[in-house]
Amino acid sequence: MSVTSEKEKSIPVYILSGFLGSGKTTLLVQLIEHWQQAGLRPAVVMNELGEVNLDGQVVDAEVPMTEMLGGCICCTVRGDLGLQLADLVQEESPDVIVIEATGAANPMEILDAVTETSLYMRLELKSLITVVDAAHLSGLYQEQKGQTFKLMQEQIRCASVLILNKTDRVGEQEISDLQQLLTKWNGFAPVIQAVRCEVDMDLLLQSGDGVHAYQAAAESDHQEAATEHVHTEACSEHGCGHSHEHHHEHHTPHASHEHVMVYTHYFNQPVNSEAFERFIAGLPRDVYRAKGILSFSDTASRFWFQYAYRESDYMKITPQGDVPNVAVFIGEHFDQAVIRHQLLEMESINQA
Ligand SMILES: Nc1nc2c(ncn2[C@@H]2O[C@H](COP(=O)(O)OP(=O)(O)OP(=O)(O)O)[C@@H](O)[C@H]2O)c(=O)[nH]1
Repeated sequence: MSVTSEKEKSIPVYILSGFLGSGKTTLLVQLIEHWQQAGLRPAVVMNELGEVNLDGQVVDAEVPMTEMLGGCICCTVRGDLGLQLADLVQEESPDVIVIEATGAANPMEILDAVTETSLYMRLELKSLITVVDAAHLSGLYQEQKGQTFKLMQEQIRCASVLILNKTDRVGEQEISDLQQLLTKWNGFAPVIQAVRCEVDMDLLLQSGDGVHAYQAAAESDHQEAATEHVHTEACSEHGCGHSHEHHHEHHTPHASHEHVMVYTHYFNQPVNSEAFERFIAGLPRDVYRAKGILSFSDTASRFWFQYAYRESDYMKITPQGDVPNVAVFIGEHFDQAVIRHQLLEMESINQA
């Protein structure tokens, strides 16, 4: 490869990975501030499973942002990533680029797409940062099964640096157990513990700046992930504990998250805030992420709400641009009709 002499001029690229709701956007906002304070011009590629870019609302409107909506960057919209990067570079000449993947993405595929693009553009993949929700991982680790657990494991294995986030939600012992677990799954990546992704940004950006480290981790991950896919499919198809001779190409990223579904609800009427909070608190466990922008019938302001792994959060917001009242629900095999029905009922009560 002939990039060595050009390396100084290449644009650094960071990939933010981590399961749905782990804290990627929280980190993104701080990274942007950090770069802006250093006089740099960052650009963002934002990928969301839903049809609306809600996370974009919390990012400084001045920051150039490419949105890849309605599909996961690692499969359905993967082919576009190279084009989006090329457009961003040509139109905005940023000093640094961050790609925030959907929480359901397998970062290996994004990594492949970025490296492919860097063959013909001056991009340099600096690191793959995976944000881990400490409480969520702890819960899943105790169960030791499920697609979500596997996906989280893949995201951790691919990382060149790990942020063990939401440590406020677990005890001291759990933190130290999780720290050990992360090191066991990925011995290459430094682990930085954090609450709300508040970390020393210089340290974060320097950590894991080792292409060798993440490549080595990623390669072993790829092999293991492929084995796991074979095994899982064999088990579910044949209902037994044996592995059958199924052959899957490496590029079957969907296998790890095709079970993830999204329901987007556009509100026609404002709803009562307390009724909505009760509804969110009572969401089925299979819905593991929800977010949206709402007008309530009993509040003057609009709200940005979030729900991630049994915790919800409401924040007053004045949206940028013309944003509808909308909520996105992401989960595994949940009944969309039930959610829709409950929301419509809330709307109609309020209309009456
Ligand atoms: N308790 C607690 N909550 C946190 C922490 N970090 C982030 N959150 C909250 O977790 C929720 C999800 O955070 P985001 O940064 O939007 O997560 P994300 O990974 O970007 O989510 P997706 O883009 O949907 O995958 C928000 O309500 C955050 O305020 C933390 O350290 N502790």
